Amino acid sequence: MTKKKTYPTETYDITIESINERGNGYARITHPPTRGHMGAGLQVFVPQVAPGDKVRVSVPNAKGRRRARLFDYELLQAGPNRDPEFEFRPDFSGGTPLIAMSYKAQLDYKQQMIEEYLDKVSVSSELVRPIIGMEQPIHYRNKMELTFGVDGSLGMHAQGNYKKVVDLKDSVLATKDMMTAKYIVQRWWLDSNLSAYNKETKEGLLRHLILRQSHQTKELMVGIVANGMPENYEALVQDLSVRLEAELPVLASLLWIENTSISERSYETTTHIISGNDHINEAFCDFTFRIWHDTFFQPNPVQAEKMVSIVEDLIKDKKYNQVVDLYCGIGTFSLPLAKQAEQLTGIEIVESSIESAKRNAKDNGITNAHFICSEARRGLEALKEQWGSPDLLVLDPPRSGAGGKMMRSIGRYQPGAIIYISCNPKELANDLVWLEDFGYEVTYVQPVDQFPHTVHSECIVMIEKKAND
Ligand SMILES: C[S@@+](CC[C@H](N)C(=O)[O-])C[C@H]1O[C@@H](n2cnc3c(N)ncnc32)[C@H](O)[C@@H]1O
Repeated sequence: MTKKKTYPTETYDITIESINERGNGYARITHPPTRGHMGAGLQVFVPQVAPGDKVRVSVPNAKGRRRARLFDYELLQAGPNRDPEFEFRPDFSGGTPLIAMSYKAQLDYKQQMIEEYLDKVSVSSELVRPIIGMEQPIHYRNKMELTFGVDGSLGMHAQGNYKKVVDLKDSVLATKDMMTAKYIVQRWWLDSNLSAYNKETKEGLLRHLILRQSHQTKELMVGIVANGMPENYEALVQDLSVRLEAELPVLASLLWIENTSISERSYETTTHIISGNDHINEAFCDFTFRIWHDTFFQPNPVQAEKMVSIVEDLIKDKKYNQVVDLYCGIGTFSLPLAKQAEQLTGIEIVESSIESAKRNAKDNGITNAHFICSEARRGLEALKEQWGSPDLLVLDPPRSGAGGKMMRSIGRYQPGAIIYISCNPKELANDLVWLEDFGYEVTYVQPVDQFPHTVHSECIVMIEKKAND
């Protein structure tokens, strides 16, 4: 019999100094330990805390280390940045790392992080306007993607552990209808004895549950992503459909999405409509949008409308001949931008998003917008052949940023002005560096909190030609 290893544990009382990029509280132990030999200099990272919280941490085997592994912790005294309503949750999924902080403290944390990243690339904090938060920062997400866990859980991966799925019991992010759908699907799954897909063995059936809900029309999409089709498919999905329809009159699209590839993010899926449409309809700004299960749509429509109106304000008194919307998705920014343009070209890599953008333009009577399905840099290079420098280039890249090659290509293209919409201030800063050599400077930064309770934030950045260039 192997004996379980036990480590000596030291206990320290600490005060959380700050929150790191992953949303964990940071403290450095500055006083002697309660039982012995460690002490000053040891760094600890603690989840679900706010700056100023006093916490007792247990740290195993920390001798000789600079960074402690956290064994256990308890809150001794709440600090001024803690949300007084929040209670510690042992089933924490990691989807909302800032949840213990008051909303004001979350906004301050994001503002400071954005200013620090931009300061590193010489963008003065004086150009950064105060972050725009939400009045009601809960149940704001219009899309949730949950994982079927092999132990019957249906939820998100545990923080730092991609093998473990934490059952989603109560969500501050999902809408109430999404949570109702989650419970119905979970009950149906367990009643039907269907297996969950195991990423390691590549066996098992059910992979993900996609939930999407329109903010304005309330239409709900439920999509089961599976590694194939079960033998008794018809009876199973009929049962699921009856259960969902009995409780959710807003159900507008019920889908079975086959993904038999190894990749979780495969574009080669086959969609079977169980009931309703293959898309839901959203009313957004003055437009209507069709949203399919795999199309990117801004996840927080309340804040996304504010972002569109910020962009509209930046361009409102101008008339542009040619506008490029890079990484255009389904045209969320393209449609309002087209109102100020003679011609607009949207470029996007996902074919279904481009089809959707074309259809959205048509549905909304917009005739001067054209959409190209292409990798962004290739699409831009092809456009250069047709157009001279455009008056305005808007880019809204994924979280990984646009990258140096893309930014240099934009710089060489010499658009009259650039609006960069970013969901990652670190990558934004890395990307902005490249434009300086091409004669551009940042003139305005507006942060928007698109993702309350998470570490993410959005920025709209105006970049113009330097006056002497
Ligand atoms: C942050 S989203 C923005 C979408 C759109 N602007 C909107 O507001 O809905 C980024 C988009 O870039 C697309 N994308 C990702 N990598 C790309 C690439 N290399 N080339 C072109 N588009 C890409 C994604 O499919 C996604 O639609």
